[in-house]
Amino acid sequence: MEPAAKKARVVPTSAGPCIWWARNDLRVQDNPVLRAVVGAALVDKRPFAAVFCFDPRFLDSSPYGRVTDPEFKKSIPTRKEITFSSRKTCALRARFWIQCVRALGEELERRGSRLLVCRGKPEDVLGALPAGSEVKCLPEPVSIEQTDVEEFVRARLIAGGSKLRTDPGAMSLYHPDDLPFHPKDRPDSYTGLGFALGWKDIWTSAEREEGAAQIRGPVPAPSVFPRVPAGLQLPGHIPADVLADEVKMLLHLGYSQEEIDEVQGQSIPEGGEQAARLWLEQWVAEAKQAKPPEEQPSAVYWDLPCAGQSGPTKGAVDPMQWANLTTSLGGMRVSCYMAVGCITAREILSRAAETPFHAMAAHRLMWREFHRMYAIKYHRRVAWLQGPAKVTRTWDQNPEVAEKWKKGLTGVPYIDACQRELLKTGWLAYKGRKTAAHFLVFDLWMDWRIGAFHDEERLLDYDFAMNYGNWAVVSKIGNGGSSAWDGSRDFDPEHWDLRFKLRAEQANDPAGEYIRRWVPELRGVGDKFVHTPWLMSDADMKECGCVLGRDYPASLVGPLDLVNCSWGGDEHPSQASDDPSYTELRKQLEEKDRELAELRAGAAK
Ligand SMILES: Cc1cc2nc3c(=O)[nH]c(=O)nc-3n(C[C@H](O)[C@H](O)[C@H](O)COP(=O)(O)OP(=O)(O)OC[C@H]3O[C@@H](n4cnc5c(N)ncnc54)[C@H](O)[C@@H]3O)c2cc1C
Repeated sequence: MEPAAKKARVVPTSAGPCIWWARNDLRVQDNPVLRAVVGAALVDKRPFAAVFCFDPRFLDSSPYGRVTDPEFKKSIPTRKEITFSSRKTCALRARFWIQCVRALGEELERRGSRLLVCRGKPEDVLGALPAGSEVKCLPEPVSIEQTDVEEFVRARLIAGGSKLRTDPGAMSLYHPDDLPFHPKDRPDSYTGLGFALGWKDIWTSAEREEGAAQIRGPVPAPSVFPRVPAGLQLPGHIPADVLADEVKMLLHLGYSQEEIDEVQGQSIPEGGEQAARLWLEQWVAEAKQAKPPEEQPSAVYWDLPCAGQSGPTKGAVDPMQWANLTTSLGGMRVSCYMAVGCITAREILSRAAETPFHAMAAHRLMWREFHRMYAIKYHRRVAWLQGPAKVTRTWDQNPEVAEKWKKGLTGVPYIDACQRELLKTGWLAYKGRKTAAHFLVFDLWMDWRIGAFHDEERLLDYDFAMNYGNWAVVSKIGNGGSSAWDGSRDFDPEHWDLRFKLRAEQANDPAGEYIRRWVPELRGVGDKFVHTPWLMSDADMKECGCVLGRDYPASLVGPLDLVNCSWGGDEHPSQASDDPSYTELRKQLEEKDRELAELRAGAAK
């Protein structure tokens, strides 16, 4: 039985249909919004349909910022238009969305209902509903652009004699009514948030105190669907034959043939709720067989100093270590499904509880929650250059450097491998995103928004709160104070942080398998130089057929010494200063310094 409405409902005699405006909640299971709207339609004996809009504002190339306010009418007076040459959604992610929307339509049809898929601004599409319609949707309070769209839709519906209602649904782990604080007062540190919500130690354990804030369990799909409204026509409706064909759909959404050809050959996870659930079930099955995290093989662990960090640890378990990424420890790879709402954090957490990775899943899902709450609290300030902490710094916007970073042509092999993996697959593991972001901000000194906007375009799992929240952490422009956002504000002109990070990558992947996979120019380079090609002599370059500055770019940050890396007085544990091969490398490095500086200057021209 569907839930009864909380208050007595006043239904106008000319009642129009009940509409579920599907947004990033593309599923029928664990969807409280869908249950509520279906329940209301059944109680009121009104027809029901679902509507999804491909909104061109969120697909096209656009200046950075608020596509919903192109004339800056709602903005602060000092706002300037900035163009960072990124699309809001690349064709690869559009492909994924198309699959997810189509899968939802098929699921609703199997249940005797209907999804109308339209291309157009939601206010234009839903604004054409007959008077007396009642539209319900999931609000997205994390994103100023999405809250703008909600306002536009609400205004148009009211003008047309209809209504918009919202329901927090299950986008967050916690329902807002269950939080022990107002969203504006949420603790600024991750640890503090964990305690406030009753987690005993959110970093290491999934245990919760008695009386901890409740996490609602998943709810089933509606068991019955009301009749579909007869003859409902909406502007921008996409014909079934176009929707069924990915290429026709991409053309219809405004992607060029060239963009479409490129992404058709790229492999992505299958979109849709069923595929998401299957993905999760496979992870659960594997995780049940796996050793618990503490018994996993160890690695050299080094994290960039963004949100509080300790020195390098040898023998620690690094879940993000490259070799672990294909195992249950490395991650669930569910983020793309969560971003479109094919599956919820609540369902994932409840399934993960059956595995030895419960604490790990809780910790990561709580980071998601932390970022959602951060975005709700700081809202439009999240996308400002200076961030909520109003950090003043000089930021470079050099478009050539930006393009090199985006395309993975920086001459730093690990960074280039990360950036190219992102371009080819729409995916990058957390530590790759973080290292590439840190490199852009603290080694190339670029405006962080260029990177965030690029990730917005490219990530299959793009989500406003996760993307801009994580960029704020890396760029250290969060709310400041004694919190996870504080970290160190020190500059690092010697690239120590980067060098340590690359050194850890080198120690954990000595043959550079990850680099070779994504940077074909370096496949012939020997293990000794694959992480540090700037150390090759002319003879080495000739022998392996990879000449720096010709076949592979010279490093944009010069030759990096990964040997003499130390941080805060701590020697890198894998750095054996008496290792003869390193002594030799050091010598070569000095010789190469001058030569490569020249190469770099040449490449920058
Ligand atoms: C610069 C940068 C940009 C990012 N942009 C996005 C983005 O647009 N969308 C996105 O979903 N994640 C983003 N992340 C966070 C993180 O990289 C991904 O959530 C994670 O890699 C997804 O892989 P997974 O599903 O295997 O996650 P798991 O490690 O299995 O974790 C499970 C889920 O927990 C959540 N989660 C885990 N880590 C984080 C984190 N650091 N922040 C927020 N949520 C987290 C995600 O929903 C994830 O799917 C970004 C990180 C960085 C450093």
